[in-house]
Amino acid sequence: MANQSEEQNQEQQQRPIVMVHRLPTFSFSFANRLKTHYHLFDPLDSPDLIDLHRDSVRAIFCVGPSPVTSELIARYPCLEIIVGSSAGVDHIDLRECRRRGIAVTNAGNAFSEAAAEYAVGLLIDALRRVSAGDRFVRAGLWPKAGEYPLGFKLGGKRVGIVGLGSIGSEVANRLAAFGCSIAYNSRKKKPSVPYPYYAKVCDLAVNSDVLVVCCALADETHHIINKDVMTALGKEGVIINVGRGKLVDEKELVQFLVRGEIGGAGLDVFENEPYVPKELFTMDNVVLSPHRAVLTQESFEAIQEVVVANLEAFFANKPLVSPVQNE
Ligand SMILES: O=CC(=O)O
Repeated sequence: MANQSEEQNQEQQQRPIVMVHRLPTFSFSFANRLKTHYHLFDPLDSPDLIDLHRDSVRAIFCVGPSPVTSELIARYPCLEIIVGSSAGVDHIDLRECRRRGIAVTNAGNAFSEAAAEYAVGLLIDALRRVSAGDRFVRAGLWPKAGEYPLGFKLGGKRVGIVGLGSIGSEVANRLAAFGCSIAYNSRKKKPSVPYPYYAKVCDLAVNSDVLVVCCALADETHHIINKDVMTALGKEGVIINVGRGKLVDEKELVQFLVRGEIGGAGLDVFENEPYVPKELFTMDNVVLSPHRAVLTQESFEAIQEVVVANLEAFFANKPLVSPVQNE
């Protein structure tokens, strides 16, 4: 017996250590799967072990949007990779990773379809007032108030996509099938894309009825949807955000909605999550969602495969599956 547990101990020692930077909802079955290959170590469970493992940690698995700050990175002098499990990596100090030559991976395409269909769902809801109609029926107002106000049709709308990456492209495919015309803004024009390109978001907004925001959050995209863009979009315009809260100047958006200077919004993300400006709670032209766009049973399974594949590739010295370009 003693021998067996010694063997087990040795075997455990030989597994590469992977530091888990976690959320409370981290899946146990996935953790167990990872534990068969790696010595998973969560500093929240055992902070006293941080010093012991300091010089042997080469990989961090970052669950969800837990911040990976330069202070956290500095704890591990031998760190070579941060394996992320989200599409956006704005919670990771990319500048520090660049400085130290630490690779970063993200969710790759694991979440793209889920996020895109959610964006379409928010748009249909904002235009046709599905959630608002639901509230109307549940509140028992139908027999009393009779007619419910008209919404707007999706087909034929001019949709401007801000950020035509893998999520934006999936949004474009879906909305084109609904009969919308598509145009886009992104850092660079994409030669293989048939849709009109606008280098300036304001120009895209002038020529759109709807803006769907799905770009990555970075210094250059912070408040990319600002007062000027909202003015350019106009009174009937609708803003859908499945990217990050800070892509939109939320204070301005609230003011535009309060003054009726914009038509509506569908928001899965907010500047100060989980807090949402209370002015939005009573607006039937606004759909609110608790940052769930990317999460489905299927996408949750897909992300596990991406994480495993990136860890395996790293420890086998093979090319990573979903590296983040960090230049
Ligand atoms: O918002 C979710 C993600 O970035 O994966």
